[in-house]
Amino acid sequence: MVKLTDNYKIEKQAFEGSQIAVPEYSQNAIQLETENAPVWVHFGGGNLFRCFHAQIAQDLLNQGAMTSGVIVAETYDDEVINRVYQPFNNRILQVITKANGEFDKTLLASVAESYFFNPSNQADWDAMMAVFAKPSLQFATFSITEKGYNLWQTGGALLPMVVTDIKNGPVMPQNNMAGIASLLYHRFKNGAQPIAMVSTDNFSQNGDRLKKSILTIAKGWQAEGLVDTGFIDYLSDANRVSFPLSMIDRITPNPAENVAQTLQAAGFTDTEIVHTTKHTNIAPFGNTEETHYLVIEDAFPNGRPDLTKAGVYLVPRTTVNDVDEMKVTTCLNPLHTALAIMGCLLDYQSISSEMQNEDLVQLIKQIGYQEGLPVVKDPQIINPKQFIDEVVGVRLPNPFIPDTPQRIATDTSQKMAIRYGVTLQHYLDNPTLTPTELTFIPFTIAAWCRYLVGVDDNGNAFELSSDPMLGELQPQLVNLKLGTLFNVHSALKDILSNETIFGLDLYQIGLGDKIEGYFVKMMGNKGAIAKTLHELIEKEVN
Ligand SMILES: NC(=O)c1ccc[n+]([C@@H]2O[C@H](COP(=O)([O-])OP(=O)(O)OC[C@H]3O[C@@H](n4cnc5c(N)ncnc54)[C@H](O)[C@@H]3O)[C@@H](O)[C@H]2O)c1
Ligand SMILES: O=P(O)(O)OC[C@@H](O)[C@@H](O)[C@H](O)[C@H](O)CO
Repeated sequence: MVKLTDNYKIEKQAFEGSQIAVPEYSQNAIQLETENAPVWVHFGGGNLFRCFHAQIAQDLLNQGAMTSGVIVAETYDDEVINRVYQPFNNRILQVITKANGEFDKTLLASVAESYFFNPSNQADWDAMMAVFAKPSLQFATFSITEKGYNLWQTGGALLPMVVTDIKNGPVMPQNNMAGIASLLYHRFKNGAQPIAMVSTDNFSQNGDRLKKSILTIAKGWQAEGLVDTGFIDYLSDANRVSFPLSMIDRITPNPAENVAQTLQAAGFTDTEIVHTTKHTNIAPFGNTEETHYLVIEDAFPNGRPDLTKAGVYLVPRTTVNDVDEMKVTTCLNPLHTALAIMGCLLDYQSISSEMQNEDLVQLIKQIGYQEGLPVVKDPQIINPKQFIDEVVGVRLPNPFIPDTPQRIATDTSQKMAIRYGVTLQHYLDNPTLTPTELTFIPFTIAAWCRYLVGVDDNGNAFELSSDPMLGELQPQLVNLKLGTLFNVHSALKDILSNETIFGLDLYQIGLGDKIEGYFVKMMGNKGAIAKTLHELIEKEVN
């Protein structure tokens, strides 16, 4: 039997016996080097980081293209650090679940240190400040979910916590973005060395969003007389602090029980899956798919390791923007979100089993090929049609990717504008097109409203995935009863006109009535959702 903390240099054969590849470097050596000369910090040590960024770092360390490891900083969930990083010497077992059923297993030891960077933890706070004062630090990456960047309430006012943080200044603010701004202020005060701040979350112009949030806090501090203008100049100068755009793609489900069992059978013991009180599902191992893309704008003012040696594309800003819009707004995530919503409503427990349902396959093909592709720009480095072909034909149907509609349905309110709003805007901007000619995107928006009712297509109540806006959105819908008359406009008007959710007012662009109509049909008796979709496909496609 092997466990994560075993000495992989001495016990190499035992790891080989469990078919686990091990690092070619010494973790002790990289930990020492990281202490002296940190290069890479990652914020948000969740499953994507554990399966993707940590492997990139390992590839670079194995090749000698980098000599110090990654420092992981959690701003949000202390249990992630206390339960899956620290007890396992920051190591990870990466499991790639291939379409042929084989599992590729690799011990990753590329994380040198992990901290809970939060004002409730003075020691880790100070440690991160010391890291940000080091001239050697070249870049920080982020995978903190879409909501991790948000500073605003619906309606546009700053969140109360952010208002307080702005009044109180850079000393241990509560909000996550204010904490990052505070680290940058510390770097500014300690020599103002350059740095790249790289968001790798799933939304278009992710670097711009990070920059906007950081600058909003910093300018608030400046207005209060708490920081000087030099700090704003530092943050605004891309030669000193850059906020590159990125596109990241690797389907990385929450750790799955069946993968844990397979690992145990292969002689690996650290398989307990942790469900934290803050809803992170995480384990000493992570499961991910084989396909992966990471494309980053090549803007690193303090230098960088040769990330291309680990397969990262480093390209100009416009190319990243195009490739990201291609993936996040057209060719993958809108399809995923549609399957998430429909899967919860039709009581599916896996994405691959949804891909056995012809109507659901048709739904995502229509959203991708027919409604999205005509308005997406070809990014040149990845062909959009081939990308969708691979998503629909190979990736989503892979039964060994243990992905669930319930995971993907998390935080849907935060994703609507990105997944569908951008395409709707393209239809508005193009004089030869109009949003009212669309069918399956409005259907999916109606299905999301139907999802918020909290009752599935069999008439059974189900638990909605966590979402910061549920409290605001559900009250208008939870009292509706299937198969009864109700005033659809008063039920949906606040949601469909909410520009914070969709990026535009769906009534103003002529889609409100259509969405209300689909919603009414789906509020019929048992089976109405599947029937509405089937009839639409019969009418529009077949
Ligand atoms: N998992 C994937 O398939 C995948 C693929 C591409 C991109 N992404 C991007 O990565 C993000 C994270 O995915 P994951 O699989 O690591 O999720 P995860 O649930 O495993 O981890 C989420 C991470 O974000 C942190 N977090 C959650 N809410 C936060 C908040 N309000 N403020 C700060 N930090 C917060 C958590 O503590 C944790 O570190 C996604 O939201 C998406 O933007 C994920
Ligand atoms: O990660 P999210 O929450 O933005 O979206 C859920 C999934 O669509 C997403 O995680 C995909 O698996 C990923 O974007 C694939 O690269």
